[in-house]
Amino acid sequence: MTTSTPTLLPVATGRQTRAHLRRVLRGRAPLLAAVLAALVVDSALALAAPVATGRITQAIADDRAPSALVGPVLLVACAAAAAALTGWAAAVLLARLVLPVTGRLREDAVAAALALPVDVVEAGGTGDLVARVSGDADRVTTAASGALGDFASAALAIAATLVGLAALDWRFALAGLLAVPIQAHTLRWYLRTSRPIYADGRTADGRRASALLSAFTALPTLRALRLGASRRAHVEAASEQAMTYEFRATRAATRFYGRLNVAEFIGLAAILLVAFVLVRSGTADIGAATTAALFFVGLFDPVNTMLGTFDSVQQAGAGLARIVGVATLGPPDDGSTDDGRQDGRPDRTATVPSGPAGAPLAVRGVHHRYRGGPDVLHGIDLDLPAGRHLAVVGATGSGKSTLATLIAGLRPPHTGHVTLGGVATADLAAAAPDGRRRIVLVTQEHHLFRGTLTDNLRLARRSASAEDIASALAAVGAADWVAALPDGADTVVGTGATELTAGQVQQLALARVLLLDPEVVVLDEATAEGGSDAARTLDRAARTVTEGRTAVVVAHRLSQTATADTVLVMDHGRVVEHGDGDELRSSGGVFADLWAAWSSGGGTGRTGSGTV
Ligand SMILES: Nc1ncnc2c1ncn2[C@@H]1O[C@H](COP(=O)(O)OP(=O)(O)OP(=O)(O)O)[C@@H](O)[C@H]1O
Repeated sequence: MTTSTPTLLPVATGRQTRAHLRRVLRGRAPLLAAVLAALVVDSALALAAPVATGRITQAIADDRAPSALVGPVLLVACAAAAAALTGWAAAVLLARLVLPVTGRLREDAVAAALALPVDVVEAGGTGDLVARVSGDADRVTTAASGALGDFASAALAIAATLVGLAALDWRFALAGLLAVPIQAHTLRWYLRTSRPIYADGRTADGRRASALLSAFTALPTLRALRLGASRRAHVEAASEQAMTYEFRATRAATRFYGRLNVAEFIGLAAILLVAFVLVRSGTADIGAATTAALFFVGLFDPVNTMLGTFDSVQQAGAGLARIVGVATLGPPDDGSTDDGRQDGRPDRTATVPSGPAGAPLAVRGVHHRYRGGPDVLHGIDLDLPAGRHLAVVGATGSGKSTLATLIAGLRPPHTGHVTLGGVATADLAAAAPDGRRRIVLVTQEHHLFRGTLTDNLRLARRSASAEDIASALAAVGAADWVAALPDGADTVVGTGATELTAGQVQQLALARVLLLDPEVVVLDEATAEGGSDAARTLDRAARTVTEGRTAVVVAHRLSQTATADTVLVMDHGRVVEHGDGDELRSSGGVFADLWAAWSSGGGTGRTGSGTV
């Protein structure tokens, strides 16, 4: 078991993040303009109360009749009613802008994550990926629907207030602006200090999630080998590191707000001083001075909101860069769609190098090793013409499954090439969704998603009709047991619903292959014991699925080699025999021995265990 720290997935640069955002916002400019217009009007209306208060103060100072209060009171009432309306409109429009955009961001992140090559996910750690498509995506969604709106309306309120101060007397605006250098300096200091803290903090969160997830998934092994304590220390170290960043972020925020209070004090003192001088000299009246002071006090909230929401906006920015970082691992996005529309959606098929159909498979000088480990494949070469079937045989750990995943393009070989018609199979596999259909791998791990049996099959082809599904089920020998289920193919299967046997799930995996209709099938499935009815059914199903296609079958049961055109025998990551199955059977070599032992045992057992 390896305990090395995973190399985290990349984080997008500022330019990549902005480009991604622009793509997501494409076509939404009118809505964005409407949101801004509603926020501007809302901010301007907020100035009505200080203006009215100033007028009331002046009326009292002038000892005017109570009727002089009617105008200011009406102004406040009307402004309040209008502000309620524009505030509501801004919130509704903002939600209509933000929710689809954040939904798209999350969708893109999940789609990109699902299309990532296996080795990239393994190297980055699943926890980091989960943290990005859940924690980071949540952070972006929350900030976009809350903090971003608050930030924009606070910025506009500040601008409107400065205009209002200048309209009263330019000297008021000048006095108010005295606070700005301190605020700007404070903000610059805060951004410089907190940005790396947040970015490193999110990375530390990713490491903590990875550490937790790998500990949970390896729980039985940890218990069996009594490695719980050392693993717990690893998780604790990752948690402590994440906590350190949280402490540092809180310390920076406290100092930030302290400095802002100093700026407020200086600005307000300057306004009161100017008011005193202007009223004394008769340049301004007491009402204007009151309004100016109230304008400035009214700035405290928006300034704090704006600067304070930098927290969330920054965190969302860091999260967004991490989400877009996942997308940058996919093929380039040219903004077109499967059906040629230009709606900004990634079209992964457009960039798929497809190569000719009916193409030969070639493995050249392939060496492979898993992260930091020794070579597990040592210089594999093989050619498989289109439509031919190859069976791969060998003891447990000889490298059969590794070779199968390389051929299927789930990961690129460490050195050497695996190509279909001259195109690297890893490139075909990374290019979802249509690019994948040229090669399909059925592995030893089958997933049954909770849902109807039909839904489980439609994962392979969304457009599959009921007839397509029925014929795929019949072809893999599953028609009878499916018909016997309470609701036939509409029965809900999976955890907590109708459970299926491993063999049945395997049949469904083979039925999916038929629906995908790939050019090349790689089968590496090994659930049923040789000689059992289930094994015979699966062998038949596998033959149907591979018929008319190029096929590589990892033969966990020697019966699976019977119909292969060629057989490849592996030992410790090397090819020890390769040739026509019948010739190898009579050659007196390794495969001949395996076959003889298997035949004399009545055709039961598995090849991988060496107990044929
Ligand atoms: N994800 C992985 N990370 C690290 N090492 C791996 C990984 N998968 C396989 N290996 C190692 O690579 C070597 C070849 O394993 P592989 O699974 O390809 O053999 P196999 O012949 O398919 O075995 P089996 O018949 O048991 O499936 C083994 O030493 C195995 O421990």
